[in-house]
Amino acid sequence: MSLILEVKDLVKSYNGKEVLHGISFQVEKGEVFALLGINGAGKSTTLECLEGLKRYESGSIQFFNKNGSQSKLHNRIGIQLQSSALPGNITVYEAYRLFCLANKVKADKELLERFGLKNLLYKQYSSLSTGQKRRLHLVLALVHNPEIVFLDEPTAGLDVEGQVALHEEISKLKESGKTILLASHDMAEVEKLCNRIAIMKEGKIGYIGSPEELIPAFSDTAEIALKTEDSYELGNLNFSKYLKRDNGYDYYKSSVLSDALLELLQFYKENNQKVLDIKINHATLEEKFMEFSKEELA
Ligand SMILES: Nc1ncnc2c1ncn2[C@@H]1O[C@H](COP(=O)(O)OP(=O)(O)OP(=O)(O)O)[C@@H](O)[C@H]1O
Repeated sequence: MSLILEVKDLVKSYNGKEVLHGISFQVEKGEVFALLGINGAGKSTTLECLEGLKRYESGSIQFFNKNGSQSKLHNRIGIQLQSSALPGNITVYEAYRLFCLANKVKADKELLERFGLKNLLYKQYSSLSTGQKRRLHLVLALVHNPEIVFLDEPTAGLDVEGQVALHEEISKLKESGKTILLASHDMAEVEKLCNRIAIMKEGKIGYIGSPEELIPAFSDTAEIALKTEDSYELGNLNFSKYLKRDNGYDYYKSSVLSDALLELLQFYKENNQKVLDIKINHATLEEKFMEFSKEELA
């Protein structure tokens, strides 16, 4: 793999208020890279700086060619538009032809067919469903066959069926070797689609890595529930913390599961408490992401 984008110490303010506080990351050619974060984390601002649509105060953004030399953006990127970007009375085919003309490419309808829009050619933009609009925006971003595609919350507002359909299209783009940068606040979406994820909060990157790398980083705690006949709260535990009793179970939290289990079972045995059942719940990546988003960043 070769480096296609390098962002170093990106700082951006709006009206004197800094909203990106030194963002740094790299993207390899062919990767699907996600900026993940809750509303206001700085995802769109970062993407817009990369797209050349917004100025930034300091730091650097560099795109690289196949041979590793620096290159201008020029025709290399495709940007998925926001939903308000097209006039309501333009038809699908008119919009497509307009974008082909602007990019000096032939309007051969192949892309429209590939994204299931061929039977909607003469439908006005305002009468398209959200999913159809998103697909059209994706097609318009792809007319000039860009190397890098920017998608800002590509499936926001879509129903499950629409999300699945768009995920399939994004996966096809990935297979065709395109580099994709997307902003999302949907943990499940990025886990499914992306090679690497940068988790943003308050204009900083908190974690960066592949989903496989991030899962252990996030899922370091587990909840242990032990079913007993009587409530029996254990104090002074070395490897877990008592949380609550609920529905016949004592709940504990631990980040060292095997040690905690051994210690708990030993204590229950020593105190003649019969353990009737054991349940272990690992927090999902999504739960941990939400937890992280609420924590203070250093
Ligand atoms: N044009 C603007 N003028 C002033 N402040 C802005 C502007 N655009 C964004 N902001 C502020 O910058 C911060 C980052 O916003 P940004 O839209 O980049 O976040 P985001 O992670 O993309 O959020 P969302 O998921 O809601 O789109 C927020 O505090 C936001 O209020």
